[in-house]
Amino acid sequence: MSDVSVVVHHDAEVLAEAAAARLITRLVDAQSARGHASVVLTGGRIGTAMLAAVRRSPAHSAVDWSAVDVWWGDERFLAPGDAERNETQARDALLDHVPVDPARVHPMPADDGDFAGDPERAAEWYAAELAAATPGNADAEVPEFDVLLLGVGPDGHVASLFPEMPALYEERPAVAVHGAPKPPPTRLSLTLPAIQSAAEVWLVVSGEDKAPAAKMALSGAGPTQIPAAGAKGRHATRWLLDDAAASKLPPGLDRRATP
Ligand SMILES: O=C1O[C@H](COP(=O)(O)O)[C@@H](O)[C@H](O)[C@H]1O
Repeated sequence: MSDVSVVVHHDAEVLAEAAAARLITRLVDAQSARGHASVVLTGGRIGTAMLAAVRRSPAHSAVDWSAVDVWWGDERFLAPGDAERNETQARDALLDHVPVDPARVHPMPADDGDFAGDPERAAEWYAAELAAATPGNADAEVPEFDVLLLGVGPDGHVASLFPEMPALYEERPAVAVHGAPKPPPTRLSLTLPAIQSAAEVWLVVSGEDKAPAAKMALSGAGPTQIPAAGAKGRHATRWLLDDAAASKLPPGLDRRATP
């Protein structure tokens, strides 16, 4: 599969700023090559801090936001506008402050309207949205994501794929998740095949509580035990960590970007 690289920054703030700069560059490069770009967003503290850092960076105006397709890797299945929804947090941090084309922003459904109480139906709808965004490739189930962002939980979860849960064995691109160990229990998530279809997967990880999971994912654990171990892009897999999250990595893997 892809190259796996590890970059360590000295704290969460620097990590968020550096990952934001990297994302801006990736989007600009994709647009230079093809006129448009696509990104899959993550929820979580560092993922949201990274989006806020994109917003603060003057360089974000180098991106043509009207030509960025925005997707989500997972969502907490809650009412529209709930402060705990990944969509709400991404809109507050960045999307409400840049000129995105609303037609190119693809949030996962909320627990509302036709989908109220029916996360399975919501996941099927999202899978259909993904398939509809693959013009010219009738066989593809998901569009060609340029970069897919993931946070990592202390248990090694990515998106809403938690250790040992049935969603880890799914072939469909998007599924409902019930009984998640982290609240809320009902969620929607891309699956590993969808994640692995991205050109680049970036795992953005901060905090000492994530150190054991980062170590295991980078030391040969399997994705059933540590879902992050299965999060790999077609061309590149980048682990972007702070010192605390990198503190248990085996020697030789902890490539520090800053002293
Ligand atoms: O609930 C979630 O948690 C993970 C990790 O979040 P963090 O705050 O521990 O960084 C996140 O990646 C996922 O998108 C989110 O739904």
